[in-house]
Amino acid sequence: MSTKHIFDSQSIALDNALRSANALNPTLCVDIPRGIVYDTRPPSPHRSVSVVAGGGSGHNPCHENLVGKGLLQASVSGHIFASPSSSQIVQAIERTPSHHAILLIINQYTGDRLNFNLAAQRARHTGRIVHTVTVGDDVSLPPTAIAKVGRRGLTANPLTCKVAAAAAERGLDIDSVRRIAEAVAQNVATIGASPEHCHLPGRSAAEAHTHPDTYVELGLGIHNEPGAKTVKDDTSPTKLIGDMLRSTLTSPYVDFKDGDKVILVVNNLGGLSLLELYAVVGVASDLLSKEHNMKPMRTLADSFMTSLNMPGFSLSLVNVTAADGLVRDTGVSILELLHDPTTVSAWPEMGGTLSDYESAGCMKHEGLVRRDAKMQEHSPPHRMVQAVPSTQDTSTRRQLIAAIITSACDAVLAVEPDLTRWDTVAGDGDCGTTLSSGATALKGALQRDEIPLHSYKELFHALSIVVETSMGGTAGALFALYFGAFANAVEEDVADGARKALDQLKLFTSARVGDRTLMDALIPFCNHLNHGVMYAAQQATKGAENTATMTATLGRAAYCTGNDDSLTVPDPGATGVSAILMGIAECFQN
Ligand SMILES: Nc1ncnc2c1ncn2[C@@H]1O[C@H](COP(=O)(O)OP(=O)(O)O)[C@@H](O)[C@H]1O
Ligand SMILES: O=C[C@H](O)COP(=O)(O)O
Repeated sequence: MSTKHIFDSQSIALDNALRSANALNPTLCVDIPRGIVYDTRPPSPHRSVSVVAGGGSGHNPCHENLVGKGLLQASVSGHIFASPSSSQIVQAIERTPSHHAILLIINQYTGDRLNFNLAAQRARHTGRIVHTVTVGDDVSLPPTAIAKVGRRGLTANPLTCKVAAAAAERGLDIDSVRRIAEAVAQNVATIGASPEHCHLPGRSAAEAHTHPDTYVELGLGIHNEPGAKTVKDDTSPTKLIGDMLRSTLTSPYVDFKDGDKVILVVNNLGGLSLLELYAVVGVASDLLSKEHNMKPMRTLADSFMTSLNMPGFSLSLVNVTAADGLVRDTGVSILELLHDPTTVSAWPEMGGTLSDYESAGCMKHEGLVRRDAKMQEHSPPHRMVQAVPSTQDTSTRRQLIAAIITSACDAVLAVEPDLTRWDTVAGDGDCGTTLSSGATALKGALQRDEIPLHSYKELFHALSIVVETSMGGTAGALFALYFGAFANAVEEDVADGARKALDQLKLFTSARVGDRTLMDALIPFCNHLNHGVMYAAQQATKGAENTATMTATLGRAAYCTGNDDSLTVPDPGATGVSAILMGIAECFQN
């Protein structure tokens, strides 16, 4: 076991973890290739809403182990730490009762937002009613640092799933269920801490970050991005937990007023001993009482949103009074919904009756803090990309296009190790795998003669579909959107098609040159195409190199700006795109 895991291969671990959903609850069906788990029981007759959620794998029980009566109707999982593709999500929606409206609960990460919103649009085209709620609860970074990406989605996601699904199970309509989900999502403040990062199955154990003189990293995400702060060895657990509680109570994101009722959630990030998890609960409860005169209405301690084997925890405070205030007209309370029964074994037994907790005290908290509105990227409507059949075309143009695609794919496969290393420093480590999955799928489709080469429109439609189904993550969604827009725009002038497709892509992402994303390579390429493909590709390469000194404001890297190393490595997405473009240009030269 050179990688120090029981499962050395990510795909074997993922497939078997998915399979567990059915083993633990035989009423669930598992579609392993599509990463979907869904409930096969006939829904209660009074129900009109299904709640569906998902995201990258590696966060169990999110989300495949949260499907079942009283919780999710279906879940959909991508590769480790990478969003599922929009077609996977559409198929998860299709596994819900056809007369149900859908609430899609989206974790606030770029890939998830792009792919889930695209899927919502596609499902609406087929006549389904789909509403979305995006969840972000991290308080570790200031509003200025995350102005464009928004707060990361952490423990608030499964809490929102539980409460929304309970509302659906009670027969509430889609508007009420969505509003209840939003009310919870907006009123959770979370911060994480861990002495070590997590370690991906199949990767060398030496790749896990270690910090010999560090007690913990504070303000960690769930994808191995470094903490917002490093806490040195001389700090005690009481001081650490006290600081974390203060961060949640005084953050600019959630207001906590005197007398507000709260729920405390202590979340195991995946690898913390249960002894230590419960010790955190003890210290946190004591500090809330002594320092803040607070007794939570309810305290939950379990694994809700994990990060593989990360040996740390996160603390969340939910402002129940504020959330209830937003949805009083629905006639239900957040606490009741949290307490409603579920057959999902991964959800902790609530124990006791609701009234056992009603008499618990309220909080008193002196500081009054303001909520800052969070900024989010806008996702406009997108036309659905149609699959096209392959044709037999043996012309010279066909051979040239095939050679260009092969050269572009080989170029990105060659830089994969660098992309993985750089994304590990300034992201979540999956960019190399995501791009190489796309390249391998495209080469395979080409070899099987599944890529139509006789028409640019059909070619780009097919490219969009192959990358969309094989990549996932932020890069997969952006590539699919770009190729899809290319297919719509292109006539005989390919350079003109490239520029028009870029204009369309800009509607889906606010990233421009200077934001440290793949747009730093793509924009100069499109802008210089009138000077020849090689010159344009060289400009893309320069653009990608320039990202090494840029500060990211978008994507996962935006959460890593405190990590000095991230300033010295180029953006992996931009480097991948420049490698692809150079691969294309070299083919033209030859
Ligand atoms: N909002 C954005 N717009 C354009 N490109 C982005 C954006 N966010 C991230 N990226 C690009 O995506 C790359 C990461 O892709 P990927 O690994 O698929 O992301 P993730 O794992 O976060 O989904 C980054 O290196 C960056 O170039
Ligand atoms: O687990 C990871 C997230 O759910 C997916 O987000 P991402 O595609 O933006 O990395």
